[in-house]
Amino acid sequence: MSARFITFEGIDGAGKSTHIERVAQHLRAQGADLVQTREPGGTALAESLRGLFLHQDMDGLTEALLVFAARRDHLQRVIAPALALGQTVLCDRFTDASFAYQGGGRGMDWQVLSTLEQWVQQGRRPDLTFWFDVDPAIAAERRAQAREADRLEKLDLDFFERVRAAYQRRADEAPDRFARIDAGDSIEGVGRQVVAVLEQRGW
Ligand SMILES: Nc1ncnc2c1ncn2[C@@H]1O[C@H](COP(=O)(O)OP(=O)(O)OP(=O)(O)O)[C@@H](O)[C@H]1O
Ligand SMILES: Cc1cn([C@H]2C[C@H](O)[C@@H](COP(=O)(O)O)O2)c(=O)[nH]c1=O
Repeated sequence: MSARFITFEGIDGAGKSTHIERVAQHLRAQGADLVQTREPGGTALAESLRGLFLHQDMDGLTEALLVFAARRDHLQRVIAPALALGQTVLCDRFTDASFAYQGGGRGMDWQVLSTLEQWVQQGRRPDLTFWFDVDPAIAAERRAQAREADRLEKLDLDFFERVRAAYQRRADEAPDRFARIDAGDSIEGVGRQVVAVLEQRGW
């Protein structure tokens, strides 16, 4: 099976982590050799930056610079080498999250983010992005039942509405790459939607 780069996006509590495992099961059954990773994170350096990012107060530009620094290290040490070996990379969040959270949520300039994307990624983009789209109020209820909130998860519904709108903008800009999943559906229903997207591509 050829190398593929698949990312999982959506607001906090949308159900990404729950369904990455479903995708992994499906692709393993097709013979894929998988690498599962996440952003910010995925290397020792990027995981250190993740700790700072999630727990220290900072402005939107500082957030963007930190996540893109973490991404550069992650791409060079993990993602690019895995794809070069023919592995399939499943990544929990990637650059669409920077456009959604720092662009939509924090109001950072879209063009500045596009420039960082070009510098850091040198043309590397996911082959497929699952966007788990859900009403922010439903996601907030799920998070409240599941765990303690981190710095970003404490932000209000308006913030998550802006993040959601920015994901929609990214999806409109790259319709062939994005697969929108109705993540307000039951866990079983979301699982069926995800597998249908893979099957449509013959994966
Ligand atoms: N479709 C669903 N219906 C009901 N509950 C769900 C659904 N999907 C996930 N959940 C539950 O919601 C909670 C959050 O799910 P999950 O951790 O997968 O979200 P996430 O998108 O990965 O969040 P984050 O990005 O913040 O880590 C979990 O308790 C999970 O069991
Ligand atoms: C990659 C990336 C992430 N974020 C935010 C989104 C989430 O609130 C956290 C990561 O937590 P998760 O439980 O692993 O989903 O970080 C961001 O603001 N910008 C980014 O580029």
